[in-house]
Amino acid sequence: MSATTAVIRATNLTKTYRYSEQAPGLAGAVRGLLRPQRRERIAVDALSLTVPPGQIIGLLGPNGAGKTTTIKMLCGLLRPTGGELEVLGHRPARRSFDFLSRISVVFGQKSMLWWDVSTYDSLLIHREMYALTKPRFDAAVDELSERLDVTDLLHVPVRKLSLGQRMRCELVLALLHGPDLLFADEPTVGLDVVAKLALRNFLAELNRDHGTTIVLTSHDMSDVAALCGRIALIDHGVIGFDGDLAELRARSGQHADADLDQVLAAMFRGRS
Ligand SMILES: Nc1ncnc2c1ncn2[C@@H]1O[C@H](COP(=O)(O)OP(=O)(O)OP(=O)(O)O)[C@@H](O)[C@H]1O
Repeated sequence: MSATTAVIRATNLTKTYRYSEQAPGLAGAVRGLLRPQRRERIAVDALSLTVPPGQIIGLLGPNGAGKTTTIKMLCGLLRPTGGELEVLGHRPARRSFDFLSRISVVFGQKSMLWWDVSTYDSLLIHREMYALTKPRFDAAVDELSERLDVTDLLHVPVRKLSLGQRMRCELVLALLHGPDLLFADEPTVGLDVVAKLALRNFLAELNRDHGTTIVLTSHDMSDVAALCGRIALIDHGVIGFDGDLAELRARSGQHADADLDQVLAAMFRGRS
């Protein structure tokens, strides 16, 4: 695969957070203000990753492994401290209009919809943001709301929706502009098994019918097993494994029927 065809090409991608630490209590707070204790934490450590178009890749790792930091750099929310990064031929941190028009992010734990108004009102705002023509906007709303079964929910204030209903509306909003690359950060968190399956099927169809590349982070191993042909395990800011589920099982030393939870627990056992 040539470098230009990759959707994501990261080489030695690094992020070091600089922060100041403060001792407990009022005295500590005052001392922290006068003489701050500077600290550094390497959250992502020379990570290299190439993702071709149309792939669904699962980014897995224990808490604090560096997944969110990686995703924030990939979508341009954080500027890398070092390394090379190209996403859809762009440097994400520049946040060009073309780049932002071709990516999207959906968070299971954070709503992108306006709480007190209807989903449709949020969609109208996104229509302006992405400069979509009326025919393109109408066609996207029709297709997405039908596929996600939210046609009757679009005009209901978001605060009145159940979590499962809201997540489906979040996806309509996230996909309105037809991105080539979707970052889905824990999209099924808190959903019941029916809602989870519906969302999972939708993501699989989106990938199959539109060729959308999907980067999924999830602690729900059944999502990953069902959707991701490729799994990258991040720990301490580096990729320790990159392959498919069968290879991961073999590497973990677990038996062939072991579920992904058991496999990952074996891989991360003993980490500090
Ligand atoms: N703004 C920040 N300042 C300092 N350190 C940070 C900051 N954000 C994250 N970190 C640290 O960077 C490391 C990686 O954090 P990150 O949130 O990327 O992990 P994660 O894999 O997404 O974890 P989780 O699964 O718990 O969401 C952690 O040690 C975290 O404490």
